[in-house]
Amino acid sequence: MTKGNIASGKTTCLEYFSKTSDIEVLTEPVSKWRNVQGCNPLGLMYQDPSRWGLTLQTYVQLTMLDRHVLPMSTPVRMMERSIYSAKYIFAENLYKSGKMPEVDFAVLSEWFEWIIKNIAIPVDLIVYLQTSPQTCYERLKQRCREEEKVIPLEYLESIHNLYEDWLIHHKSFEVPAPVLVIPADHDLKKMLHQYEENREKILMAHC
Ligand SMILES: Nc1ncnc2c1ncn2[C@@H]1O[C@H](COP(=O)(O)OP(=O)(O)O)[C@@H](O)[C@H]1O
Ligand SMILES: O=c1ccn([C@H]2C[C@H](O)[C@@H](COP(=O)(O)O)O2)c(=O)[nH]1
Repeated sequence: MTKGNIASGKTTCLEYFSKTSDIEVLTEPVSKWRNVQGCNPLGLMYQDPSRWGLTLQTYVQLTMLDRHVLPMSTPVRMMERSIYSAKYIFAENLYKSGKMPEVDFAVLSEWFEWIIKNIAIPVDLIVYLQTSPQTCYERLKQRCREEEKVIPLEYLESIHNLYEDWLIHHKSFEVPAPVLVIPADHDLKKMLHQYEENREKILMAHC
């Protein structure tokens, strides 16, 4: 699983590895989060998180689970984020910042606990693209996704801190697999070089 803050470079990383044969790449289903039967839960959440946070996170949880249980068609699968980051990072952030009501968080949490107890979600390795929030803020502005124009730097700082507490400091939730940290503030050329350096570790993680 590839993890990291918003606009840290996850999709770019996965696109790079998708050129290798025998690797299946599953990017986040963001297009679904922007359009479910003509509605845009991602946009609604950014406009009014207290009202729409549960709606988005329920749908993220469903679409992530759908990806996790897809039968493997190649020896290696790389997946962008997971059901774990949806809960431990994004739902947690909404709740902790007072933007998700307690009852919404309780319902979402029970759903999540039921899923991880009853459905196998095997993970071999977590590739964490570690960036500064400032880098993500610049890349976010450059990408210019309409719904994300309202995101302030402070939001990226909160998401960053939750990732660090979880994957680096082991202060919050159980980590479901070993973590490979790749410093990701660098330019694209250096990033591609680092991906090559880590290729074996990533591709052999399932052995
Ligand atoms: N190493 C890099 N240096 C500069 N810009 C980058 C780098 N990696 C990705 N980008 C750009 O930053 C934006 C966000 O990258 P993306 O891969 O979509 O991030 P994520 O999938 O983590 O949200 C895109 O416009 C992408 O082209
Ligand atoms: O559980 C989640 C997962 C993602 N999001 C948001 C964050 C971003 O605005 C988009 C997609 O993330 P990228 O890092 O650009 O891939 O979806 C969320 O709110 N909740």
